[in-house]
Amino acid sequence: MKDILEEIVAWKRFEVAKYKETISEREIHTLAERLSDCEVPSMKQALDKSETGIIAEFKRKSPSKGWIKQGGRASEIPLSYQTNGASAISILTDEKYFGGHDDFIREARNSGVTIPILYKNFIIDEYQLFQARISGASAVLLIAADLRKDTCKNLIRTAHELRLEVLLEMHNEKELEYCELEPDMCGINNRNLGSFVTDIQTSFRLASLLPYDTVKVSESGISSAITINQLRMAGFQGFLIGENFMRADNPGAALRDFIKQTDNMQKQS
Ligand SMILES: O=C(O)c1ccccc1NCC(=O)[C@H](O)[C@H](O)COP(=O)(O)O
Repeated sequence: MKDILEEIVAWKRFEVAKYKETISEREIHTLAERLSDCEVPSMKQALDKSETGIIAEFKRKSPSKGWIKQGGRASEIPLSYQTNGASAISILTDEKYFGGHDDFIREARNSGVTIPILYKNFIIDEYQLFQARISGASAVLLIAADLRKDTCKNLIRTAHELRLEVLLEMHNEKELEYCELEPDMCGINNRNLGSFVTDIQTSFRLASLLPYDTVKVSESGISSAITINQLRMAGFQGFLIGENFMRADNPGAALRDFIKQTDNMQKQS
């Protein structure tokens, strides 16, 4: 039986082919060229110098949980994340499985979001990098589990040509060999995308095996201030959190309270 990642990747191949019928590759290249002077803030730098390191995610739906916040607005929640102390924002743009859209990045930018935005999707074709660029993202997620190494290398090169940074997501020891492709940031996903099981120990186990000088991001299943402080001690500078904030009535306020708790905990230790 296919796992969810295989299913999503198969869908992406179909979806990208459809997009290319609407906006051709040549047209999307031209659109991106027009933006070549348009600066976007660096996510790597933001995490490197930030005190909180929190990448707050705009995630309305997921394969493991179904709808989390169906009516959540991209013109409101990302800005409230910025106001309440996020270092960067992740926006899920996949429509079918996560209820997202590329326009959510545009809506967030139009609402006043100036901090880095991560284009969160399942990228398997360079066309999607152009989609990310023209939507206003600073960085893209690439997932080692769904890319051959040579494909991943080419995608990183094209992303850099488009002045997009790359957060490369890995989940086990074997995938760490992708670190030699020198992404801008290395992510450890605590969620097994095949089984949906989330285990923070994945980050602790793999932390010391990541390159010393890379910006390290722990992803998924984070819901407590204690965990953030422990991950920080293990060498992580970024913490990607979605469901924990999106489930709250007011995601921005939930982020603010969470940051207060991590600050208090740090003062006590
Ligand atoms: O969240 C899922 O169910 C999921 C299933 C299959 C592939 C990816 C999935 N999530 C993408 C993510 O990486 C998370 O949205 C992100 O790390 C935040 O996780 P969380 O804080 O647990 O919402």
